[in-house]
Amino acid sequence: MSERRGRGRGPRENRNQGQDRRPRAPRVEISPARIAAYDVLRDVEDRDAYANLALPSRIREAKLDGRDAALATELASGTLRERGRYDRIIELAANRAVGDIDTRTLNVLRLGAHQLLSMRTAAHAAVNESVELQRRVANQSGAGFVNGVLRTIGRSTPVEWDAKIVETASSPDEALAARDSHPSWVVRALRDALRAEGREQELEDLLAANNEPPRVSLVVLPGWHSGDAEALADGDDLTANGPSPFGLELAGGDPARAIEALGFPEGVVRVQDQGSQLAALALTRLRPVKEGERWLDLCAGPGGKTAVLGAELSGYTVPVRANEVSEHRAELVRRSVAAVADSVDVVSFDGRESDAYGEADAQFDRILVDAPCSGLGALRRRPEARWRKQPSDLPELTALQGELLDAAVAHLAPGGALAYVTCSPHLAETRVTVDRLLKRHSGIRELDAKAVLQSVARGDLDLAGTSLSAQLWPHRNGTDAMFIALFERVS
Ligand SMILES: C[S@@+](CC[C@H](N)C(=O)[O-])C[C@H]1O[C@@H](n2cnc3c(N)ncnc32)[C@H](O)[C@@H]1O
Repeated sequence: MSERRGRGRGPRENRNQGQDRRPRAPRVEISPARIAAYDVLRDVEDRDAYANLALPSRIREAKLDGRDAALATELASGTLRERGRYDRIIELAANRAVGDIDTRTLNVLRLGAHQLLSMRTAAHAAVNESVELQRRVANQSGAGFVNGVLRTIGRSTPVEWDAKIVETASSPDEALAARDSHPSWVVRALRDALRAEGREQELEDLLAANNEPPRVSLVVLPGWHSGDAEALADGDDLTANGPSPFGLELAGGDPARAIEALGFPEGVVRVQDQGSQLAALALTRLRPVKEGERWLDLCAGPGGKTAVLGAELSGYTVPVRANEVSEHRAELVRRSVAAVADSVDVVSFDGRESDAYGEADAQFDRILVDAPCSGLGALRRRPEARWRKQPSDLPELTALQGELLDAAVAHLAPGGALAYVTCSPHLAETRVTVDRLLKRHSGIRELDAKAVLQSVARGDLDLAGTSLSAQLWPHRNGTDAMFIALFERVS
């Protein structure tokens, strides 16, 4: 069944329409949730929209209630996340490269494939609604093609399709990339990072974890709650799962409602990945705070970690300077800390320039460089992100990371500590950047970030490899793949 054949039939059917007296099949209703999900796929493709912003806006526009909103979310996010796998299955079923399929039709097919392979949608409903969607958003002539491809997909089970993907792949990496829906270069980068820790065998678990939307993690800011946040868990919706002592995990439902129910002042409990919580705590807790210290958060926007730094300093007169190059994101930092930390001064400069530090010779006792990075550690959170990133993004990012670190080191006080954090496990952004930094600056030494993290974490943290830096992983630690390295100025 091919689109070309469908196209060939289309005009003839149209010409005959006036004379055809046979009763027409009743039009299939397309659920508003499916239309909203399709619109999100288009927003992401045509306008480079972020799915997490496009989704709520399309849901509002279509006035979807809770159940339909959840359906639209599952359809759009699941389809975007598994796009690579569905594209390969569509190619096998259509016997045609996806690049040769009209993009609107391709999105209709992707949505249909998701319903057939990953949701419990009845096959006839998935096929019929997809055919109708094709007529509505693309063209009548492709309806037969959509019908044929989706019927072919529905005739084999997901396991059988995965076996076909593997059989027809040109290499084991291509097979993994298509089956687990990641670009091949990302598969290679993740394998390299795991291999560096002696854990290459975890690759498939990692890819699978990247395809699971994470549970929502909350932080109860330190200073507002004594001891482990575990005491606040109800063991039901809210559990003390995860490695951060200030972290709680939400089983489901509306985070805003769960936050309100805890009854803290606004801003004290907020959504934050527990890897991010640990990264901030690694800097604040590597040694006791001394009055008179000065702290700097060099790349602070939107301010999640700044809030943890500020909250850790309640009761001290230690100022935190929070810098963020984008004025808009600096404003988000101001809002993030407004209610919870009065010691934070937010400024907006390029972290490579002396203005970011206040004065050319300003020195800080603790500096957080939570650097701009490829974000390959948060793929489970942003379903479309993996398809947007390119290996060619890396040289510019790694150069910027090195320059920000150089500037930060120049403002590190004697004995001062610096944390380098990325939400990426890519070696070019992690160990390679760290090793080059150490070569350029003989006056700093690397500290044992693994030991610091173990000392602050709730429970035992599984951290692998022999390096002093720590790499967290979604499949192993239940966090984003945050990388944390710690340094101290020795001369
Ligand atoms: C990974 S994010 C920081 C996340 C933040 N620490 C948090 O926990 O919410 C990196 C930030 O660095 C900012 N950035 C990029 N280039 C910068 C530069 N040259 N100087 C300072 N900040 C920069 C980006 O705008 C972005 O907000």
